[in-house]
Amino acid sequence: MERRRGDDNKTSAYTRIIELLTIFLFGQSGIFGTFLVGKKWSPYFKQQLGWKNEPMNRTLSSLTDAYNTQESFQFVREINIPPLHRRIPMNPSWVGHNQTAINERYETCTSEETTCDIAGASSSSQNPTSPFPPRKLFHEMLVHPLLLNLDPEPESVALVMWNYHNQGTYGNTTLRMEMSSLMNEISQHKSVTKVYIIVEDSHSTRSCHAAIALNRLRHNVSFHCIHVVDFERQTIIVDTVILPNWPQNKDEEGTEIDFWHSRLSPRGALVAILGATYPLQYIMEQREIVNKRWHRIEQLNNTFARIIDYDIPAFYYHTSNRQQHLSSSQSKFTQAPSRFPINIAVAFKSLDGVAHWRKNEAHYNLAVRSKLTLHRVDDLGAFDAAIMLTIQNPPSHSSWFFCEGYGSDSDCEFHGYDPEYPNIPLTDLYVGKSKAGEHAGRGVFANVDIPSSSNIGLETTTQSIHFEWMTTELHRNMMEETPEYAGGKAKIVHVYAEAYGYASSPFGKQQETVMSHFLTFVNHGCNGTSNIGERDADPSLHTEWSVDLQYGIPEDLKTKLTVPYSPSADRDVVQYSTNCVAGRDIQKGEELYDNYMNFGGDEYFEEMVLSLRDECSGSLGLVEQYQSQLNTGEMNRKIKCDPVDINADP
Ligand SMILES: C[S@@+](CC[C@H](N)C(=O)[O-])C[C@H]1O[C@@H](n2cnc3c(N)ncnc32)[C@H](O)[C@@H]1O
Repeated sequence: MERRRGDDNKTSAYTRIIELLTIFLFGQSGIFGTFLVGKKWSPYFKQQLGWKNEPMNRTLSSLTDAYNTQESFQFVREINIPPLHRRIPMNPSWVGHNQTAINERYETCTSEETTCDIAGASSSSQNPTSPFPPRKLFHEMLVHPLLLNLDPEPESVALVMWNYHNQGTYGNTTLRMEMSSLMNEISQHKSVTKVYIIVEDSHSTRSCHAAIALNRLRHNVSFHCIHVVDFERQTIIVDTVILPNWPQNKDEEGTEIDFWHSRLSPRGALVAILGATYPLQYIMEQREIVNKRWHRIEQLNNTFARIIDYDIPAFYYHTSNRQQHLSSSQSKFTQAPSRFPINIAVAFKSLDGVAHWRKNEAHYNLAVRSKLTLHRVDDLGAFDAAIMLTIQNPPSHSSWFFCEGYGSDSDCEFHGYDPEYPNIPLTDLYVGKSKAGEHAGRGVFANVDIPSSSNIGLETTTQSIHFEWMTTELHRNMMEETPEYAGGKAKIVHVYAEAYGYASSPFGKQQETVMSHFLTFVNHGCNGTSNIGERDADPSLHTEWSVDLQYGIPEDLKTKLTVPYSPSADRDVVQYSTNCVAGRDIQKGEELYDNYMNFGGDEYFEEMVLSLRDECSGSLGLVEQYQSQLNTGEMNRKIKCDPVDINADP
């Protein structure tokens, strides 16, 4: 039974008057209140003062009861799943308000055979009055991330329901409910005007028509139930393909994925379920499962420009008999498909969609408000901007399985650190006047001997400042179009990002990353003389003088990711941009020089090379130019921007 606040604090009217008087006299101080009225009355005080301990405990316990045992949380932690489940209780109709239903559900879950999966696939989750949120949660997380990120916004969607019967778990009612729920989510997108629901038999066609009739869908979206053969024959092109099941029975060779790729518009994308994910120990044990998942990714790899994967937590109701199952790792594994998170792949035909995937939280909030038709408060039960941020980077298990089995060394450079390489902390370096040239300003020097291949300032790589492409672009536009903005502090940000930052375009559009500490004062080594940089890089291969600009950027200096699927690089992109390593032995007292050749990114490669030629010929570099302007101009009165005495001894 639900406990109400104050139920067990039946204080008399008299004591309450005293308490209220005390609050009035001593303000909102809990310490004073507790001290004055004594232990007996403190719970009432806490409530008066907003220390809502009891309701808080209640929420937590019902959450744990309904969704997860301590043990499931443990699994979630092991595979680094974003804490989506914590947000679910926002919708009260989903959460343990209905204790009777939960208890009934518990009873049905005690037989050995019942999997008690509530992620949308088992028979027990077909009950529409179920207090659990699986289907909606799952479909929101399948539909919205992709549809919100396509550029241009998608008008047409193919919802592929033809392989449902292959899975053997779906009756017609379930199929109809699945379709309805997916249609509802899709129809929330204002840009979508046409949805093809692709089916393969007359039963499914009937379910499809019923789903359309029974749903109160947006009137300006046209839904078509279409047999797969007709879809093929009519050569229909769509902006988005949604595959709520991997087409496993029909397609072990990738022909079906090729087919969907060919039916996408040039900047379209596909979303597909790859399967359940497993904690790392199972990945090691169950190699064939990993291989199967990799085979699916490979099919996407062959045709798509970029693939990103993310997990949706699967919800699982704890039963005592499951506890027994968990006694051996094999039985854990056999239950895994319904209990562990579902891994989803989004495959983009062009890189543009990927750049949008990495929008910031405010952009997503704006997108949710402007691109979706939300009528009721629970139209979106789980998905929101903050959730989107948690799935922007692939989960660590993806990075692990990729790097341990399939990725190349360069794709996996930051997948764990090799303890063989020592780290030279910032405390072993100092800032002084650069020896690079008269106008080179500050530089960074070694205060110890640094062995070749050492990491430099590894402890600081977490502190880089990252400007996603939208921020970079917005800032640049404002600098160009708004003189007042360009003349103010924005200039400092501009210099900071552009003169001290590393530009790169791994996701198709330019982003900037800046070191937030004094390694940012490392100068460029002219003529291929740099002694720090990326691991195993040869700085003399391309110098500012040797590179022939008429042939564009040399392949190995490009900052675009070269493989379509690279979960490790996706996860480590910030570090990837700022990490540095000693390219040779460096003596105590030597200045550190980096290789700036690709610091302008793909977009500003030529400008960067030309400015390096100038600086290496003795001209004032960008920072020096800005600094001299600041020193003489109005800005100098407001902003002091020379933090170190460059002539001082270390
Ligand atoms: C990232 S900052 C390096 C720190 C800079 N020296 C300072 O004092 O702030 C890059 C700027 O340093 C200067 N610079 C870097 N390498 C140089 C070089 N080899 N010769 C001359 N100037 C250089 C240029 O002004 C360039 O814009």
